[in-house]
Amino acid sequence: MKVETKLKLAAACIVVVMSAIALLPHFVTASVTEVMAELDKAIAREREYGVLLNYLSDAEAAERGYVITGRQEFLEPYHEALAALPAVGKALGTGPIPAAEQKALEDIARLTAAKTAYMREVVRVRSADGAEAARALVDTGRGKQYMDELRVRIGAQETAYANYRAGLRAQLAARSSLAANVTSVATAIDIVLLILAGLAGNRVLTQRRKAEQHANDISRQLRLTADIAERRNVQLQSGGEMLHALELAETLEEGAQIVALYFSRLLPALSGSMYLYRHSRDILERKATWGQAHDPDIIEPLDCWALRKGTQHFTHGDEGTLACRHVAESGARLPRICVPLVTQGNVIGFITAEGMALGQDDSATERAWIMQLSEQVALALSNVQLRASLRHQSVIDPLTQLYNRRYLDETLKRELARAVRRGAPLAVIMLDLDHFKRVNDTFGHEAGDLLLRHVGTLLLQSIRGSDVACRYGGEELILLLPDCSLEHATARAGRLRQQIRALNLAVNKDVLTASASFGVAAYPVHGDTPEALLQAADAAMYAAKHGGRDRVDVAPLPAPVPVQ
Ligand SMILES: Nc1nc2c(ncn2[C@@H]2O[C@H](COP(=O)(O)OP(=O)(O)OP(=O)(O)O)[C@@H](O)[C@H]2O)c(=O)[nH]1
Repeated sequence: MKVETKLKLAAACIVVVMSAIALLPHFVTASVTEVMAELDKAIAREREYGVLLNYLSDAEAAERGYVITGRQEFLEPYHEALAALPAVGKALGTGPIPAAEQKALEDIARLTAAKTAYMREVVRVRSADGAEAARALVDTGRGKQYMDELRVRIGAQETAYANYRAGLRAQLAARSSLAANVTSVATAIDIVLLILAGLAGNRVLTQRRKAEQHANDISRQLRLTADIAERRNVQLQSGGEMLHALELAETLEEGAQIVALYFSRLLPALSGSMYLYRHSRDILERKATWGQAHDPDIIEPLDCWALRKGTQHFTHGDEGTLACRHVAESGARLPRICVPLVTQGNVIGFITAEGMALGQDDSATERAWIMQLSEQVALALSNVQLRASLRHQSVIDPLTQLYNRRYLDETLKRELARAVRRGAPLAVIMLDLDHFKRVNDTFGHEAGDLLLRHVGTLLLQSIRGSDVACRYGGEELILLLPDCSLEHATARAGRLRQQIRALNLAVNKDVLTASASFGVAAYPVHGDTPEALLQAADAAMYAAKHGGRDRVDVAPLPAPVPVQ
């Protein structure tokens, strides 16, 4: 049976028992009233019998007094008694009378009638015939006989009624006691039922509380699952965005910036860094950092257990765990994971992250997510590297490592547009090695290549980060100098000329020296198109050749356009 059904049953029982207890006084009162009425009736009848006997005794005493004295006043009680007796007899004869009493009552009535008739006879004789005659009648003993028989019969009735009364009183006491006992038992049952109902109610409440708790737990779990799904969704979306951005990245630096940006979104609770091997592969440089990480800029491959093992390395941050040497003191006690960035069996670096949750599920999910991301990042970065290398090859002259003509054409156009937009100067230095044919012819083609390589290196070492050095063709080189005025460019060309002049290259047992002729032009002085600038610089360079070589010539100012 269900607890709630039991509870309802107990409640119904309580109502029934309490109603019974409420009705009990009514039944007890009715029963007691009934016994009391019976008792009153018995008392009344007992009294009637007593009254009858008293009247008869009074009448008899008065009759005897009159017989002895002859005085009429002695007869007053006699007359009173005789006048009252019919009423008493009538009272005794009315109402439902038990058969045994009925019989006794008839005998008493008969004897009463005989006694009163005898007394009347005695009074009449005394009054008419005198005392002697009356005494003779009395002496017959009939009167005494009637009276004795009446006393016996009336006394028997009185005794019967006295016994009956005692029985009724005992009955009354028994009923009261029964009522009290029944009330006590009912109250006890009531209390037991109340306790049971209380216990059942308590159980129902406990069960209900448990059910509520369970429902709350399930709802919390569902919310948690929904949150995780939502977070996972956002993560997947952001992860997809990151990979897309990495596909478009042109350089590793740009790729690293993208990784730092998206890792801070994808793993907001964590801090970390991404390290990539240098070309030399002897050290790794920190290329990206997110969160509160305080990782060193440079580390050695043996500083990281993930790089040593070739697989992920996770530590709880407890003492005694195998911590990597690159972990800063401040982060040593945090849980940390290092994951190598591997692509096509080649390790290009690693990602390190700290501060993950240590709850079993969360931690495992987070670590799996970091490993998945690292795998994707490794592949994407290797593609960036590949693209950068291809791009490099397509714009870099392999002999001198200077940009090629194609790159110069693109860059000159772009830089000129920028200079025009910003109102800043842009200078072009064109230089051509002097008598280069002779170098080839005298020292061989390899010597000519060697000289070109050295001049290329010299150019790369002497320019600023924003400058562009190109091999325009053969032994003809160009420097593009944004934000550089004609004067400064001329001075730079002069210094370069001296540096080339100072070259001493050992070729076999000979020493190879070189010189170059420079032509300088600049925006806005010599024009605002790439063609105009290049032509002006070229013209100046030829002027330097014709002027004796190993010199710097500035392009002449263009002739003013005649005003029409
Ligand atoms: N070794 C080598 N020689 C090259 C290369 N490119 C062009 N040359 C040579 O450079 C020489 C250029 O000679 P020219 O144009 O006559 O000029 P020059 O000998 O430098 O004389 P001026 O420019 O008048 O001083 C040619 O012999 C080309 O073959 C190269 O990549 N390597």
